[in-house]
Amino acid sequence: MATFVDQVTLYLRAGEGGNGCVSVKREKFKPLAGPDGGDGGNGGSITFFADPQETTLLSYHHKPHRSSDKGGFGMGDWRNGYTGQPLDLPVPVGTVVRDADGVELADLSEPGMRYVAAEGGQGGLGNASLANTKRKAPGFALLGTPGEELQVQLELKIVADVAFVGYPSAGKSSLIAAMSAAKPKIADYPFTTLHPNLGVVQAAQYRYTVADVPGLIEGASEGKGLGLDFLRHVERCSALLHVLDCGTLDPGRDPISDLDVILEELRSYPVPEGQTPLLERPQLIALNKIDLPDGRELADFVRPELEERGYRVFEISTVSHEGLKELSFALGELIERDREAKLAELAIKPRIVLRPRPVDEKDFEIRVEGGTHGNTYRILGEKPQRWVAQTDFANDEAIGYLADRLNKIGVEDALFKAGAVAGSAVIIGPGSQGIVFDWEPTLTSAAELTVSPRGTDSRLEENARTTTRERREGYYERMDGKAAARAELEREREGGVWKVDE
Ligand SMILES: Nc1nc2c(ncn2[C@@H]2O[C@H](COP(=O)(O)OP(=O)(O)OP(=O)(O)O)[C@@H](O)[C@H]2O)c(=O)[nH]1
Ligand SMILES: [Mg+2]
Repeated sequence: MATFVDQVTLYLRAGEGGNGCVSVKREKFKPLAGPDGGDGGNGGSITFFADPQETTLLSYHHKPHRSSDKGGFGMGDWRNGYTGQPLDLPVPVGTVVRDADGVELADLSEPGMRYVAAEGGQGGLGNASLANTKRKAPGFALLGTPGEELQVQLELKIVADVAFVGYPSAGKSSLIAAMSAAKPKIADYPFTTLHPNLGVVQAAQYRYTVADVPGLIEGASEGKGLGLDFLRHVERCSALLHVLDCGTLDPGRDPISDLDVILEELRSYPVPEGQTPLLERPQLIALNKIDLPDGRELADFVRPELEERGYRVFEISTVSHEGLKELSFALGELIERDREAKLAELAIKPRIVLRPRPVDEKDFEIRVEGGTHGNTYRILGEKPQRWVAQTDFANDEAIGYLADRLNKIGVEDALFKAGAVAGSAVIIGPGSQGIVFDWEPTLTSAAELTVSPRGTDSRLEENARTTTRERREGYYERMDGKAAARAELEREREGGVWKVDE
């Protein structure tokens, strides 16, 4: 029996990026012909996409750990690493993706919608890419960053291909039980069903899901009874089956007027924008309870009128199972055609891609945290954290490069403003994952900038000062040297050292 799984927790692990390569080109008469280390490839991302051909989350229930490929390492001779194969996970239309805390990340309500759930790691740049006019032969490369690793919950809001609608006690739950392996509660009193039951129907090559929507009554679309709740379940179904009761003894009712009441309710129900109004979806009619003598008679009686209105009509009995086969094939065909149409539409329509996070406006933030040995300064931000992950800490040049990058986005200035002094502990990254540094401000930092009066740039001044001073000092040194030499020469002459024999 197929179990209907509507909620599952998944563990995703996107592939890490490949490391960049450090390599130096060697030629016969040019042993050091420049850096040629290639870049590492990016890791593959993990993406969910709403696929009309999927009906359940069953496969994820069986296999909850999913990972995508990592990127390849860069190699010498400018060879870049391969890009990791992305992993596209098909989910039924109507799947909601939540994070581990239950916060909704995406609602894949339309066929073809995509959501990148776990981004692959970035490949590290090789030393060829890191070279520039100032840094002609970098002796380091960047490491690939790890891919995102996270836990998500998938939840499939009740989505059935076909919704069974009709009056209470028309036999909708009985029909589900007869067509599928589902075992809904069936009873002789109205509103037995309070939550839709789902069943998976397998009829030859067709496989689709059906739901028995709790009985509808007049005024349901205005919220009468449990009306709106019920109709919400119909919202995502692609076809409707009207189950009409031919065995009711209620004098005020007959299949045609029952149908009219239900149609009116469906017409008044406001579907969310972008969705097909309920009545524009394909509809079939099942005249139920024909095992009862009066039932068959009534069914034969109303059938022509319904057919005249353009409906395909099936006379069925959930008790004797008469007519169920034809009905299940007809529904299967209908659903199949609907899926094909949706797929074709997908091919033309640009696919909607949902991106997880908005771009960070600020590169980083600094949090001052107290500590036993003075404050520590924690730097949080996508960029600095990624840069740290890319750094090979065994390589001094790589560390220097990290410092340059941090400096460029103003980390030093910000640290200085936050009160950090030389030797302060600086942590980049959250919690215990953070990497701890001793801060050593470089000379070009704002440390000098902020202490000098507005409008001046102490770096320029200092440069100028050093050069003039240097020049002057050099001059004096030279002059003094000359004077001293002259004085000495004089003394020597006086002492008769330089007396020349004539
Ligand atoms: N004789 C006969 N009785 C049927 C048939 N189908 C359903 N019934 C009976 O009708 C009653 C109501 O059936 P349900 O399947 O619970 O009806 P429902 O449409 O799900 O009703 P709600 O859940 O209240 O909306 C039960 O007593 C069933 O045994 C049928 O084909 N023949
Ligand atoms: Mg029911």
